[in-house]
Amino acid sequence: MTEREVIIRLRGIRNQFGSQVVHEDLDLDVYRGEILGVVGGSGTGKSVLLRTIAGLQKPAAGSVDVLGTDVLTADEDTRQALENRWGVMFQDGALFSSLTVRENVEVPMRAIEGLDPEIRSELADLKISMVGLQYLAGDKYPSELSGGMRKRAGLARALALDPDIVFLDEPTAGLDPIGASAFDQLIRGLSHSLGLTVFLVTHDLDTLHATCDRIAVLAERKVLVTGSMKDMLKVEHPWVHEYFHGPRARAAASEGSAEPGEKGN
Ligand SMILES: Nc1ncnc2c1ncn2[C@@H]1O[C@H](COP(=O)(O)OP(=O)(O)OP(=O)(O)O)[C@@H](O)[C@H]1O
Repeated sequence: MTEREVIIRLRGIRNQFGSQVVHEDLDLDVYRGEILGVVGGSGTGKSVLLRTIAGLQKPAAGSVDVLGTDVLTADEDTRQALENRWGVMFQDGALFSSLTVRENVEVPMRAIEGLDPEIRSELADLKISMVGLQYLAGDKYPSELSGGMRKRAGLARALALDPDIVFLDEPTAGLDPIGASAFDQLIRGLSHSLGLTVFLVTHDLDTLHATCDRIAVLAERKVLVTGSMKDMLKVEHPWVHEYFHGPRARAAASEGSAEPGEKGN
């Protein structure tokens, strides 16, 4: 079997706010093309971990390697080039309220020198249709959209520069079950068709079942365990056991297909 490419490699990460140590000696590998779901109790540092990889939070110790570049020691130009190879979607889509959806999606594209504004606008419309929004949605302002549509618009913006990696923070939070399920399918479809690597922070067990190839559990300040859904069911740690064997887990397991989670290791 061919060796899988590690696209994100974290070693010895320590994140600390004052005397509060959030991560200590944290290691994680993310493979190219996979959808990794990151779970953990509230306050275990899932969002801080996402921010650390995306260069928005400087760890007190450790190394962050993304696409073969050391994020923490890279010079400004290298970092900028690297940042163009990933997209981030925050919980509420984090759109600029004074810009239309199309203009929001165009924001990252403005970094491309010499790109004709008309082509930029057409490219934005392409991204908007890729995330399942109607063509006319491009003319709307974020306040005119539903929560689910705002998330899709945020995803379109994250995809603006054809990234290798997308970071999604709680993509289904606040969506009704049908909207959440549609969003799960969208993420899985895009990952497959574009070969995207997806780093996804979630509390949503349905998303883990329907979307993720592999799961990483944050507990005790580090990545306690990684593996498939099947692997998670065997973990004895109290939080992991409660999370994956609780009533909500049982409901999600019977609703969702076990297939995606079984592919991890
Ligand atoms: N900028 C900051 N300054 C101080 N403390 C912070 C900062 N960012 C995060 N923290 C703290 O770090 C801890 C981890 O936060 P984080 O938001 O990553 O948790 P989480 O696992 O994503 O939680 P949740 O599931 O509730 O969203 C929390 O205790 C939080 O208060």
